[in-house]
Amino acid sequence: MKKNILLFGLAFVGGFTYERYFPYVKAFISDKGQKNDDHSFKSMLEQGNYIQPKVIDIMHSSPDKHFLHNFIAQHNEALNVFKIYYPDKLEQKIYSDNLESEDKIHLHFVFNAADHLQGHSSIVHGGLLATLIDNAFGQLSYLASGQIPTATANLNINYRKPVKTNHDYMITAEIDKIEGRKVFLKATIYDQDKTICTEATGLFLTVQWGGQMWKNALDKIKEVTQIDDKIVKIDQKKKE
Ligand SMILES: CCCCCCCC(=O)SCCNC(=O)CCNC(=O)[C@H](O)C(C)(C)COP(=O)(O)OP(=O)(O)OC[C@H]1O[C@@H](n2cnc3c(N)ncnc32)[C@H](O)[C@@H]1OP(=O)(O)O
Repeated sequence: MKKNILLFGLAFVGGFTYERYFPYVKAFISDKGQKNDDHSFKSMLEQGNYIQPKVIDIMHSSPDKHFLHNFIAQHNEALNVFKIYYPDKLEQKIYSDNLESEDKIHLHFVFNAADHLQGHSSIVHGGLLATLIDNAFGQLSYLASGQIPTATANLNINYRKPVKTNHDYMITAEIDKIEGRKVFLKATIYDQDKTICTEATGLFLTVQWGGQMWKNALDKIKEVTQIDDKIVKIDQKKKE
């Protein structure tokens, strides 16, 4: 009888641990979020002090569902390249509760959309571009406001030139200014020749939504492993 209770207890604890931690471990060791490593902007980005924050990939492939990553980025036939580059100092904000605002905080998303994401033939659907920009703004405002979740209050997009499928593009998103709860952002999508294809501005407001969920996700990730060791640092000097 005692043995059965012990076994039941072990099964319960095991199941709880598996349920709580395993998806994060799985996401952590998975390469799905990082996709193809080669793209046209790589050498340009290697000049700067950028890192690819695995932590964001983990959060997005985590069981705390996120539609862009669960239905698009993780889909084998959707994005040929999908990589996020943060300035080194911005990553530090993930680990601190530093709430100070910082001008011109930015990030780069490099993407290459497969034909499955076309609207017109060989042209990337504008809704996808809006989604990518919205998400870049969401991540940036979340980090810039000291891990306080934000929501899109306003998003304006000018589609200047068609974005083609199976070509590399880069979204550069930056914080324009922060005024209290309001985070003003702007973004540009460039092609390989640095031609501007899309421009956007956005207003994000800090909200009380899911803050604990995001904090829990970060805490769990920190518990399962030492993130810093795993972050891929782009260090030009090492290669020289
Ligand atoms: C890392 C993960 C990335 C994920 C990114 C995903 C982003 C999203 O998809 S979020 C989902 C889509 N967005 C939404 O559903 C938001 C819906 N809107 C709302 O819930 C509310 O309007 C909300 C929360 C934005 C603002 O409401 P509330 O908190 O009551 O603020 P409110 O008092 O109305 O406004 C605060 C200030 O912002 C201003 N403001 C609010 N909305 C706007 C707007 N659209 N344009 C300009 N100013 C605005 C107000 O004028 C006010 O300014 P001030 O303080 O100077 O008087």
